[in-house]
Amino acid sequence: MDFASTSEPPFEKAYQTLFTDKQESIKSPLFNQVLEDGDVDDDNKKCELPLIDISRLNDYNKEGCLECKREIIRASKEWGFFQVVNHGISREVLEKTREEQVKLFRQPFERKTKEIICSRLDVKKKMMMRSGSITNSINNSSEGSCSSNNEMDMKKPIFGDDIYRWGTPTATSLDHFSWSEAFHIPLSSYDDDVASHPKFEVLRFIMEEFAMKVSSLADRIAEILAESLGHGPEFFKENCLPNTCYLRLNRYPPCPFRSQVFGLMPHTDSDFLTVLYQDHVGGLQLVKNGSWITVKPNPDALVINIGDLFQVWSNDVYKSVEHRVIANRQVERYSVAYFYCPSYDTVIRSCAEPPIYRDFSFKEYREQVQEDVVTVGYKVGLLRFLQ
Ligand SMILES: O=C(O)CCC(=O)C(=O)O
Ligand SMILES: [Fe+2]
Repeated sequence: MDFASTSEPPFEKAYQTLFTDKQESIKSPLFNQVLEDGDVDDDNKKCELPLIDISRLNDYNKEGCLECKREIIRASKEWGFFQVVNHGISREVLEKTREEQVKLFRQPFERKTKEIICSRLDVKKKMMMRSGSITNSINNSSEGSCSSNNEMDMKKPIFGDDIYRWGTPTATSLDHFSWSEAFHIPLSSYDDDVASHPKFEVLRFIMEEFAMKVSSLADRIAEILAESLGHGPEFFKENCLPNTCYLRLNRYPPCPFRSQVFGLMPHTDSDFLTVLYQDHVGGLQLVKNGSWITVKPNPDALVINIGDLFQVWSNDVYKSVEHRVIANRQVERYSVAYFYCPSYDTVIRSCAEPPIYRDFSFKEYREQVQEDVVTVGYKVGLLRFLQ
């Protein structure tokens, strides 16, 4: 079967007017550089993000652990982005995650748009893991049962059911369009019937495992950054639970228009922290000292970046840095992003005085972002929440 013809989203056909319309578009402040093929493809121009060996966090050698924390804090302040190696997520889990992700995207396009083939993961197991009531592998299904009176079980999903997304339905011009497809997977499970497609059992299982491991990594990073601001881990432990976070599986198909269109348009992440597992293809760029730089992929590393909510919580000590993905002409690219988020009703408040931003709930933030994308044409983000 020629999977390309059935799995590629029909971007050009569906967004015909964008591709033929030459009218001047509303440019977001982030759209500040022409896409130069040479720069993106030239290995010498790719930059190595700070690379941090976080196995030292478990060192008995206290100095090694302190040095590691200092590196995380420095990279977060100077770059807003860094890579971690020896993160405790095995190569096997990472490879299996990628394998299942590829299988999912290779479903015929019609199936991806019409069927909910993958949905909320099983939070019960993860809640129990976190509370210490499960110590063995999640493989052991008898340990997955948990009282249905658990308050978390009663919560409704916060991101709705639009799990599969492709292109950018709100785009009014090419510079607000993303040549990619994605599955958004909330890490909550309130209703067993939506997550029951037998064909994707392995996918669900491996994503649960991946999410669980990445979740404790994100907890640890948040704890270190909170500590650097004189705070304990309580805020994150109480509000960023596994079932309030979500995964986004991204696929960037080869793009014949790569000098006109992004794989993923410039944006900041609307969360506390993001953990990214990217493949070897490359294309991720971020803003450093006012210019876009291309990140050199490292197959052993996970990329971590600060999101908008951490910027607010830290009162601008840590910044949420703009990033984007440049599409590739020849090859497809895959990535998985884990978004470390609080519950919808959590109030985000700067932890220092005087606060730069007014208090707001995560729900209010999400809604404002969505409203701006529709009415203004792009995400305005934190500028809306300045005091
Ligand atoms: O695919 C990537 O490298 C970046 C993905 C990303 O920025 C996102 O999903 O928010
Ligand atoms: Fe992002």
